[in-house]
Amino acid sequence: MEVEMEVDRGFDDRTRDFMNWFLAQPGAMLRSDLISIEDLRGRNAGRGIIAKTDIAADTVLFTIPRPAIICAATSALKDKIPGIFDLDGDTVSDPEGGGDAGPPQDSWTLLILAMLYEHLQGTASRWKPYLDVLPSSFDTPMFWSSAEVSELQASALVGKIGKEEADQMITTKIIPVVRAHEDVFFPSGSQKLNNEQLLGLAHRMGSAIMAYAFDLENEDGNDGEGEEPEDDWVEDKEGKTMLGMVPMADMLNADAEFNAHINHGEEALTATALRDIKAGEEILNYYGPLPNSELLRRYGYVTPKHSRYDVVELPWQLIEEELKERVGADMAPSEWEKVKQRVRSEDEFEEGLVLERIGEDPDPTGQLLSEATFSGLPDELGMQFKTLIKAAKKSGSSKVAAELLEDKEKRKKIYLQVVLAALHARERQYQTSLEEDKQLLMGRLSRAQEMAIVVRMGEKKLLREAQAWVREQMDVANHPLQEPGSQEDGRSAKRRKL
Ligand SMILES: C[S@@+](CC[C@H](N)C(=O)[O-])C[C@H]1O[C@@H](n2cnc3c(N)ncnc32)[C@H](O)[C@@H]1O
Repeated sequence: MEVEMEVDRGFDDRTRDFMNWFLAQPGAMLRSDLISIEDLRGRNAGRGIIAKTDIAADTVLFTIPRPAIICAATSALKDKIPGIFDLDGDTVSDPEGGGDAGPPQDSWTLLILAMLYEHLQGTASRWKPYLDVLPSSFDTPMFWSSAEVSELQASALVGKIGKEEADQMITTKIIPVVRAHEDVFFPSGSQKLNNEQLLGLAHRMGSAIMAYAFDLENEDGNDGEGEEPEDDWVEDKEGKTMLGMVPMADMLNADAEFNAHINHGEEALTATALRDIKAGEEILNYYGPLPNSELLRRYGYVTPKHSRYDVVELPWQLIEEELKERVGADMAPSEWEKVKQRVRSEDEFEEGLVLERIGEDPDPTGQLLSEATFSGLPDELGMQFKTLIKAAKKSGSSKVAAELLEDKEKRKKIYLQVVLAALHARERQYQTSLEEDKQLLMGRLSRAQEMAIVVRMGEKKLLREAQAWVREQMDVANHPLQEPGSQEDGRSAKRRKL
């Protein structure tokens, strides 16, 4: 992330200015005897916080007084154009500052506006030294070239990047407010930005919020979940939660195993060590059980530990194609079409079935004690399969379907065959094989290429694990006396819902 090391000579100066600024905030505390902000650009991690000495569990590492947070409640923008900050009204975002015109604002757009405002105030902003340590460029796919995006191959991430939606949100909700209040946003004597410049700046602020902001109403529930905003940044969070930029808390990097937690107190937020931390170790926060694809989309990085949460979508269409041969072979095309539509018209119908592993959550000290394993197909897949067989039988022209409905064992075998074939077809949607990707990863790559390969490899690995699991189930189905596999291992009820 951020600018190249050679041209960024002010990096350490900015870290120092930020630290001095932070310590000058009334009520702020930082154990500089225990921790320091370090330059981790050598491992593509920007700034991070490192233990200078051994730290005991439960030690409070730093405290951020709430007034130091940038949010709708603290930004001076609220007093200058109060109309747009009234989220209780139904139509609150009159760009002129009153009345009821314009699309409503939400916590994302309000924070983007507040950040834009603070940024444009330059040295007059009371957060200037903090704003100076936020990145000006991002590694998220939103900023990738189309060639880089194509490296994601068949990953569902390609459809979730959301560049156009973000452009649309900025154009309809951000720029009109700035234009209606140019005297507020642009200090006298400063150059007014044109719409293209504003669009770029709003993208930058939105991406900083996506990767840095905390959900301030997610009071400490000791649930180990990250405090980071969970939604796509163009999505309305119903205006109910307050997002905020929390200086210092957001200097913590994060991983699927972590050793610190941010507690949300009434007056201040505190960072606490979850366990003993050794000198030299990085202090890490937690963003939640995110697959690498999602970590990349929101934060612009991937880690080996997050791959346990990788997911892959199996399009229902691939199952339909396999079923056509096995169940719909003797049906007229129009009849088969009706059968397919019957399944698709179900309320609960899912176009993409999410495959994932099952594993324990991190323990209360932030550690993962066991591997996550693939141990079952989504229930919805089995249900949709059965609905289709029933519909095919009802059409009266599929002998196979009628037979399958009578014979549970045979139905299960066909189900497994169909799923296995669909899993292979899904794997073929990626242009390179897992083995080729392993080779590619050893060559010279850009950061975007490397991260894209990690994402697509993670999905291919999961597909292979799912294939192996299905094969095991086929063996069991073909040799009924054999011990059943891990299908009903008691953990399926814990399967994460995405
Ligand atoms: C809340 S900030 C953490 C501080 C950040 N490193 C900085 O320099 O400002 C989140 C961003 O840090 C980076 N990051 C966080 N955890 C990371 C990790 N484990 N490895 C690499 N980069 C990480 C990502 O760029 C992410 O968008």
